[in-house]
Amino acid sequence: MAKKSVKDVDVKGKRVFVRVDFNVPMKDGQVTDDTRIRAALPTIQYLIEQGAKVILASHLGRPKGQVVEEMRLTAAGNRLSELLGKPVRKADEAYGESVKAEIAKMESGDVLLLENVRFYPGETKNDPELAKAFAELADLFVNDAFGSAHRAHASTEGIAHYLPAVSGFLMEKELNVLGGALENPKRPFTAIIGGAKVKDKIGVIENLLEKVDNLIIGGGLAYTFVKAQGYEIGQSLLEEDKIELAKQFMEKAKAKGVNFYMPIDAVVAKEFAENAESKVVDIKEIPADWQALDIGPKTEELYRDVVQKSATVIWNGPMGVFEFDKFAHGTKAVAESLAEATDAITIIGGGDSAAAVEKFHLAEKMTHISTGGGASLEFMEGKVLPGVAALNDK
Ligand SMILES: Nc1ncnc2c1ncn2[C@@H]1O[C@H](COP(=O)(O)OP(=O)(O)O)[C@@H](O)[C@H]1O
Ligand SMILES: O=C(OP(=O)(O)O)[C@H](O)COP(=O)(O)O
Repeated sequence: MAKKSVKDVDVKGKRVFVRVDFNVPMKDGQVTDDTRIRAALPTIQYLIEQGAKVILASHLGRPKGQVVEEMRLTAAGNRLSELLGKPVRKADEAYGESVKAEIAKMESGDVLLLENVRFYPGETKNDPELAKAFAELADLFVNDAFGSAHRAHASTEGIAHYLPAVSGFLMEKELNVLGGALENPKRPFTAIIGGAKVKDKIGVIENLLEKVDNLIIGGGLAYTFVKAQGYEIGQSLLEEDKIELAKQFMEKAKAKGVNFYMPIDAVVAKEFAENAESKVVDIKEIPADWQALDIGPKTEELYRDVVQKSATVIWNGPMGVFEFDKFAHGTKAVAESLAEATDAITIIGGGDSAAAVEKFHLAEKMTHISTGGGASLEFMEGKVLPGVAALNDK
């Protein structure tokens, strides 16, 4: 059922607890990628304009319930202040008397960023006492942390039981775009699944086989499928215990009339290394002591062809070891084919595929790049995200 959004409630003069996902990459105390902070701006700016008192909460990293100095949210707050062009106060705690005192001083339109909610053991345990302590700070809960929506934690799920709870604009957009594609796709609908392991993508493949017209696989996980077809894969990634499952997936695709595509050639390497000796081979001819680290040029062409004929494309997981330039070509080619498909809806699940699209400077060519890796994966598996389920229905 559709969830209420921040537009469905009155926020003027209210104290609003906004859960954002400012779990951003950091280096030497600085934010190195502010994508997630920028993605939260529409909700924050709206609340400021509407005259709310904006209380922001996030986690950063996995501090395991204690204070870790490098995981304070100070740098994220500074970056947010720059982006908003106004001061952002930063609290040293995430609840309690000192925070209440800070909030009491707030005027309409002020912004306060709480300290890392994972500095408290109750956060990841979804402790009701902590959830109540968060709820005591505010009149309304807004969840805009799509990237953390698969976590049932005190600041994502628990708090929603003690306050009116609605989604923010980022959360709403992520659910609309991903949900729209999965439930009511423009067809042909194509999913491209890559990455390292079959194990991590079982749920996604299972769910997508019910929905797509074309399923394309690449990356390390593809070679278990190649092996399942009876070909030798040399030293390529193999999950022996998933060969049967791979066979079942291929049979299911056939039975459902889903076109199933896997690599027809590969770039193989002598070793797993940045500058390893490499060559292109037919998929049936991977030499015994070599390993496939990328899809080959014929596969790139095949996949581009499928993408060109698609009206909706969802992509999760790289096609090869894209961290090594030598084996990034297949991932780049897939990113480019999506970028060229200007009439199609193109959606990038977060994680490595999002990183790859950024790396190749193709981000603005995509319809949507999810800010959640794990969250978009679970959503694509058809799972209910606890941070969403807890929000008020429309
Ligand atoms: N052919 C391959 N052999 C080994 N590793 C691969 C191969 N193709 C991709 N990978 C690796 O898979 C990793 C990404 O996998 P995964 O975490 O499952 O993807 P995502 O984060 O997109 O869900 C990358 O680090 C990449 O180097
Ligand atoms: O960065 C996140 O996950 P993601 O890398 O899967 O997108 C989220 O902030 C969730 O963090 P968590 O996996 O520590 O709960």
